[in-house]
Amino acid sequence: MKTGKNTKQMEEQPLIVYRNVDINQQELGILNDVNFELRRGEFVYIIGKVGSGKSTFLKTIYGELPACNGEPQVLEYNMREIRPGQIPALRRRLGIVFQDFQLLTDRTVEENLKFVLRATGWKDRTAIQNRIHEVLTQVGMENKGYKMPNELSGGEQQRIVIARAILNKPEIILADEPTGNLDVETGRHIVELLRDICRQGSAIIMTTHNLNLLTEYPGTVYCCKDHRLQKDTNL
Ligand SMILES: Nc1ncnc2c1ncn2[C@@H]1O[C@H](COP(=O)(O)OP(=O)(O)OP(=O)(O)O)[C@@H](O)[C@H]1O
Repeated sequence: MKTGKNTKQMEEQPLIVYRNVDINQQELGILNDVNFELRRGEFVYIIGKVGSGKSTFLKTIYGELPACNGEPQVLEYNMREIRPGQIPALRRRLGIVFQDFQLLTDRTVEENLKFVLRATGWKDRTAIQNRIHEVLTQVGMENKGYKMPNELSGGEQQRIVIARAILNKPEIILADEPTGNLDVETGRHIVELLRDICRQGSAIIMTTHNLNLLTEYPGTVYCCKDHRLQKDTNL
């Protein structure tokens, strides 16, 4: 019985906890005294003006940028003490949907996905094929595996980027403006896809400038403003 209780406690443990964390870019303070929590199954929006620190905040979560002071905890990693050698293991548990992580343009969709699986330790060819088929089906792109990225529309490419992010069933997905370059309707479909993925067990943090999404698809909202990351309870 004790084991059951411990498992439950672990499940209830937040995936990310930041307490009084400061975040700088090249020694310039971007966000001060950040307090943030992400729980299992949660869908979190980060909003705020251009240059207010949304992407910078996400970068500290996947170890691209150091977090200073306070207690930045991501899964079981303290992000102030994490060693460079531990970052690949952390990133294998995150799905990253960022402008900086585009598809490789010299290979097909399927080869893009295979590349990530191989790089993260998958060896069995049938298991690789099956997983690729599963994620492509999940994002509604099961017939596009043979295409080169430049043969896809912006919305289709974004679906493949999401398929790539979910290959290893990450506990957390970080999506930096995933609807940024898309028309309103395609953007909605991308958010619906992320919400499906959220319901299946990954917590999601997504930055956006599209405030209509917050009412159409409610979630927890944090706002970057005046060097603070504030939980927005008015929405
Ligand atoms: N690599 C960098 N080196 C130095 N400063 C940077 C770097 N990247 C971002 N900054 C600065 O950090 C601040 C926050 O930028 P960030 O990209 O996090 O904003 P954002 O809220 O994501 O903006 P946007 O809505 O345009 O994506 C800005 O003032 C920006 O100039």
